Amino acid sequence: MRCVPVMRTKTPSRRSTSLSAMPPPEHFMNQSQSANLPRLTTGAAKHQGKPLRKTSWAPLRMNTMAQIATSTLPAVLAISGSDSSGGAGMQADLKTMLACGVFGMSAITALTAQNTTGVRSIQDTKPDILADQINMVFEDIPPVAVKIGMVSATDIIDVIAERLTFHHATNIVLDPVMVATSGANLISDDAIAALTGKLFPMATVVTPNIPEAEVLTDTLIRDQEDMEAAAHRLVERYGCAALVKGGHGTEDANDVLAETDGTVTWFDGARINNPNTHGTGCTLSSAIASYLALGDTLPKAIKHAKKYLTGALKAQLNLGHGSGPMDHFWKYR
Ligand SMILES: Nc1ncnc2c1ncn2[C@@H]1O[C@H](COP(=O)(O)OP(=O)(O)OP(=O)(O)O)[C@@H](O)[C@H]1O
Ligand SMILES: Cc1ncc(CO)c(N)n1
Repeated sequence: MRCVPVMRTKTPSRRSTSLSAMPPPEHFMNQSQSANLPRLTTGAAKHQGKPLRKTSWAPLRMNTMAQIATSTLPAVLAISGSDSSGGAGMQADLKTMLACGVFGMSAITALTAQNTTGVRSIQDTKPDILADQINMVFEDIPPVAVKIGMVSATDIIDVIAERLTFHHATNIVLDPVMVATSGANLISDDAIAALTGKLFPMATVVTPNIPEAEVLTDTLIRDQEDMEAAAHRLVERYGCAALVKGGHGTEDANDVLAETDGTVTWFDGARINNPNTHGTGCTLSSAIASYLALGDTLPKAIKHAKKYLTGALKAQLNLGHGSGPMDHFWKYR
């Protein structure tokens, strides 16, 4: 069985100390409190149990920071809902980003109480708190790419569109989440119009599955020709690239990308015999955002993301009583 996706192009340790028992940060301490702190020791001095220097901590700490604070990572922001069972939504996004080698950050759009068998309840985030999350991220660690997942209400979508425009967000990967793998509806009908009207035109790529692409294009998708036509239609309608995912097919797991310049690329994937597909869409879109942040072109990012997702499915993790989560950390086991 061929499991590696093929691309075809036409054209720490736990803290036991309670917070109240911990000393305050040193810049809030008086001199006698500060004098009781252990002193830094290194190298030979450490062997002899002697302090390195008798100066205060502050210059030492700055010196240490100057020596170690030299590495960096591309940062990626996930704007999505929380999945209490950890396999989809924000939890899948952050796990994927960690595994794909970028620094993941979050703006949570909704709390869902769900597991592998279904969604019990949903509470949308208040729009002003969502705006604050996005602002705090962009003001401090501007992300190179943004992944958008579950956005269930119009006011949430309005705030995301407005804030991402304000902050000049780039590399936006939009997964138009409508229904969870378990069957629960994750977006209101009026929000679909806001999603396509406001967020689609800002996206670098949208990644609907087959049922979502049918709703978005008002067409029936029965075969690969229909998938390709739907991808083209999305590009024409919304001016962004569209990846129509074939995970809901039965024969294979081929996805098709249509780009704004008319290029069509098929990403062929063999169907993996694994019933545990909770969060495949979230994982794929977060991996695409991660690889875009690492400098890939869109087709390359999708190729790498599909390879990552394929590995996560092939790991055959088996958790929960429904369609379970994948092993996001499969590369490192
Ligand atoms: N059984 C499978 N074997 C191989 N690849 C799969 C399988 N199921 C899904 N995929 C792949 O997973 C990716 C996500 O596609 P899918 O259609 O499952 O998304 P989705 O329905 O949006 O996911 P979600 O369950 O998060 O809503 C696609 O690249 C698809 O081809
Ligand atoms: C929060 C959340 N986002 C997306 C999905 C789709 O997999 C889900 N089940 N839950």
